[in-house]
Amino acid sequence: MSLRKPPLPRILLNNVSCMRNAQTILRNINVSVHDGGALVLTGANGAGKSTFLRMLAGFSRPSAGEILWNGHDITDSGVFQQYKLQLNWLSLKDAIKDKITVLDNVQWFELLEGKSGKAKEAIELMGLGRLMNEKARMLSMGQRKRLQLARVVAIDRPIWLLDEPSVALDSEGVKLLEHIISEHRKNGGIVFVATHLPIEIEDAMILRLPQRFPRRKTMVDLLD
Ligand SMILES: Nc1ncnc2c1ncn2[C@@H]1O[C@H](COP(=O)(O)OP(=O)(O)OP(=O)(O)O)[C@@H](O)[C@H]1O
Repeated sequence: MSLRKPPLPRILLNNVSCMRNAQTILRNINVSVHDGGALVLTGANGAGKSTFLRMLAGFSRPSAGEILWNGHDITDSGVFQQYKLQLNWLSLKDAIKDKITVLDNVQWFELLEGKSGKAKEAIELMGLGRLMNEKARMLSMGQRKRLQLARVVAIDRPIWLLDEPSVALDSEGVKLLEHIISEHRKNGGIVFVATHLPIEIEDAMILRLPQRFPRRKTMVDLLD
């Protein structure tokens, strides 16, 4: 009888801590994510959700522990060159160019990626078809978020790092977000989501980051 080794997790955080300005923001995080997996990060303001995603994106290094992709440390420069091509990053800074159209905003990202052909479909999917040829400055906050998500869909990299993706979306927008996450995972993609707002992601792991400082009494406590 041969015993098969279990597959390596695609991403493994091994006892990872992160310090910023001499303060420990994240402490001893252990997480493994396989293809098709999802991790939802929750926690109070300042708990370290964005820091977690920034570390995964390689913008900051763990102060202890290691982040492995296919078993290789992402801070090795050779590995990072390959790893960063797997990432699709969505943050509150939307990097939308106001002076060009919605379509051009997505096609511009496709061009940077050396890809083409998915922009229109992605824009339609996110419910912005009617606004395809409008200048991006015409968009509302929620529509801008939909445009960001259309870029994520069009670029279609395997690992999505989504920081507060549902902020400003209406209920239909949240449903679309849940839909694209689900489809991405069905194709083996991985999704990390940092969020305050409820979002339905089937079988997602949930990591609630602890509050970093004891909370002072607020007006709300005083009213209780
Ligand atoms: N550039 C920085 N330099 C130093 N400290 C930082 C920096 N950015 C964030 N921090 C600190 O790191 C801690 C975690 O911040 P982070 O943005 O990761 O929290 P968060 O959980 O995403 O918060 P929020 O829910 O408000 O978005 C905070 O105490 C913050 O002050």
